[in-house]
Amino acid sequence: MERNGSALPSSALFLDRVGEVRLTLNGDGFSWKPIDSDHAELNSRSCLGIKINGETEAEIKYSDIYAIECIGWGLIHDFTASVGGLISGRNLEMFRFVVHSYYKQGASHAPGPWILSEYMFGHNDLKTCQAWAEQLNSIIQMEIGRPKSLLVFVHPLCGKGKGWKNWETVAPLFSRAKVEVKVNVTQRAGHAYDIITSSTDKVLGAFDGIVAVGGDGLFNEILNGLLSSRHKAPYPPAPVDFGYTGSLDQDQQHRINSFDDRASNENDAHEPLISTSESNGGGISNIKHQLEQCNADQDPVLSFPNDWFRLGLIPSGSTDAIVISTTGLRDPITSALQIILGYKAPLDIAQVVRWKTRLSSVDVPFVRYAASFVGYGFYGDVIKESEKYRWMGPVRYDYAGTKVFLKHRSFEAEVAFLETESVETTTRSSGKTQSAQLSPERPKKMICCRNCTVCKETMNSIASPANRIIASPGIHSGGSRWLRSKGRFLSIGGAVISCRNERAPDGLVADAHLADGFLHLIMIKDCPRPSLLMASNTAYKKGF
Ligand SMILES: Nc1ncnc2c1ncn2[C@@H]1O[C@H](COP(=O)(O)OP(=O)(O)OP(=O)(O)O)[C@@H](O)[C@H]1O
Repeated sequence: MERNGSALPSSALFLDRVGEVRLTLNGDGFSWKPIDSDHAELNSRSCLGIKINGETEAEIKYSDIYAIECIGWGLIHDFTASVGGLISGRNLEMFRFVVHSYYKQGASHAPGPWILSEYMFGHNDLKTCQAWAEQLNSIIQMEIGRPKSLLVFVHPLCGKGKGWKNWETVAPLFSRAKVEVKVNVTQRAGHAYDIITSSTDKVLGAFDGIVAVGGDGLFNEILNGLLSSRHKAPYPPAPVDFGYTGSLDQDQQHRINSFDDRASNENDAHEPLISTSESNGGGISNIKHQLEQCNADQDPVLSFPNDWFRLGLIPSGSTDAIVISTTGLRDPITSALQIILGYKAPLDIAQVVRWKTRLSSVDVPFVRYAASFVGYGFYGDVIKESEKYRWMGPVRYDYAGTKVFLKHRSFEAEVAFLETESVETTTRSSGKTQSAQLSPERPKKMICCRNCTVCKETMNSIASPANRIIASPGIHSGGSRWLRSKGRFLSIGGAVISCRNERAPDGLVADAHLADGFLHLIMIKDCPRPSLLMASNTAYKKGF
């Protein structure tokens, strides 16, 4: 497909609220320039939310266009028309197509929500209009990584009933962008989980991913539905003298979870954290191909981690810590656009295993997955208590938090954790030695965001087979030590990501990363109430 304008030579069209412009296709976007340069200064105006500079060429990148629509015959306003020297403007009728894009509000250091914008072009000749729309459409179809089909779960009651309203707001964007959606409105807690676990790999694999319209709770429910039977990796290690059976070997694990032998996995047996974007060697084309090629007697395999099936979240909940920690914003339109445009961010996921307690036990361990936070004690009690007051909406966390705080419950516990090693990795590309990510003393605080260099380096290290063994922080050599802490605790928690929310803009762990493989252990030993208040006042609201 030509992108340089040779397939569709530049031509003159009308741009609504501007006037006649010359449109040209370029390498990575299309541009226009007013034809009537006498009125160029007039064109320096705002066009449906977009500042258009008439004096210089304006351009939209293909990667910023989410839809092109032909809208038939109708009005185009030409601002450049003049009568007797006076610029009066005029309404013209012609065939039209609309280019749908967005612009970012706010400054570069404090990005604001993405605002929808439209550019309406017109021409008297229907064929010219259609040719431009088709050409632009075929170009944006080639943009890599955009989803074509998504399974959507809408929690209608989340965040005091925002779920359905938010879906109604963003649904037209998906249909405009021609992303097929299969929408399920949840009727109860566990509904999404049940649908996902009872769906075959073939059914789920036909989608490019799942989108939750809800809060962190619905996102975690979907995550658990997906991973409960499809996460093909062994359990994390347990300290040998804790009275648990410890890690199961790979075969045993697969048998317990009814895994298929065809799903090979290369994960180390001691990987406590997995990343949704870690490749299992197949890549999008291979796995999709495998799923598409399957026939009746050969069931397809959808397994995780893989690097093509994505999870999206349209923030509609009470706290939305996952969305705020990933996009930096809490805006349904921004999230919908990022999903449609194929934005991706790798995310570490914590696997929580409640081991069977006796060697003779044949019980299957209780396994859960968490994208943001796991907590026992204070945080756990707040969540449990707040469930009784769901009808209050987000205020329930204040109420439940105060109640649990006043109870001041502590418990006896021993926490064991594997020491993070200071491992030096050498990246082949740069030849430089870097120890920052795997060292307990990380050199400087870096606030994580999309395209964060720390996460990118970790993902690159994991993707490289040569580095895989030493680069994954979860993989420990025989020499790594279990460290212990014993005593009375008020709270023990693990933050996978920063868990930012509107009340706690820095989150529980300000410099946590989305995909560096670390779980941040937060232990609060028994202490007087004022000290607990200081420890938890920044973020007692739940992060999952
Ligand atoms: N239709 C439903 N009715 C009741 N509960 C539901 C329904 N659909 C999903 N749930 C459950 O509600 C829980 C909270 O959902 P969600 O996170 O979307 O909303 P929320 O208002 O932000 O709540 P939270 O603050 O707990 O995250 C989820 O764990 C989910 O299992």
